[in-house]
Amino acid sequence: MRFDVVSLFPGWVASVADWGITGRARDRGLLSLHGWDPRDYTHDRHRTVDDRPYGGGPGMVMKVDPLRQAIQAARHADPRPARVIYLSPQGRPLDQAGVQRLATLPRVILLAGRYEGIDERLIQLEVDEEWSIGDYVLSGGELAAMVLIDACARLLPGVLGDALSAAQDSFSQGLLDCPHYTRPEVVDGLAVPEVLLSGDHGRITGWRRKQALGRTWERRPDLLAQQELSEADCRLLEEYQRELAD
Ligand SMILES: Nc1nonc1C(=O)N[C@@H]1CC[C@H](O)C1
Repeated sequence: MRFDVVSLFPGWVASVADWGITGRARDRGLLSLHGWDPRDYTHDRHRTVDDRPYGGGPGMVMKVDPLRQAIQAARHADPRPARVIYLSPQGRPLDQAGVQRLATLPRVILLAGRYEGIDERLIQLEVDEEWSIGDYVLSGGELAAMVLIDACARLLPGVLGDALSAAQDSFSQGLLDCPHYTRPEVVDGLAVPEVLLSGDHGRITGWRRKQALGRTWERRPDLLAQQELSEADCRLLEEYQRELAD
């Protein structure tokens, strides 16, 4: 999967592919990352990319033309069609379902804004999708772009292999993940749940599902409300709730 990122700090976003899973994915040719700096598409001495907002108010707004030229340069750098994605608080909240869809695309062009944002006409003319990584305001869209790249990269075939299927089971079904444990068995008197030491994979799977259902019920009832629970799930959740009440 190819990512082109339009940003005033292209090297910063590119660094996401210098480490860990995303670094390994790039080294193995499973993803590529290309930065485009709008300042390279300015023609004045100050390399101006922003200006004061019409209507007054604080801060600056990113101008259409440098961004548009950077996007066009990114489009033409690869013959495949590209979806242009703008990261902003006004976008659709990014979730695993959205990431799963984006990770199927051959390439995306990510637009990372700065200042108060970008001229609305650039969105109308060039942007296909607007996504948000959360209801808070960052100083720039670069971190949001890196979050999206990371979340997509780990879904690419060959990046995580079988570890992905385990890691994705719960959340890809809209539930929070179950708790995880590793050696040693006891930490400050806190023991690993005995079921995980039992070697009984049926019991372990059931326990993990119950924990995922229970934690989602406790922490994100909004997510649970979106799920169609099977009878078995309902029984597991009731068991979790009884155990909690005991
Ligand atoms: N939340 C978010 N999810 O994606 N992007 C953001 C975000 O806060 N962007 C900043 C807003 C003003 C500045 O231009 C960049």
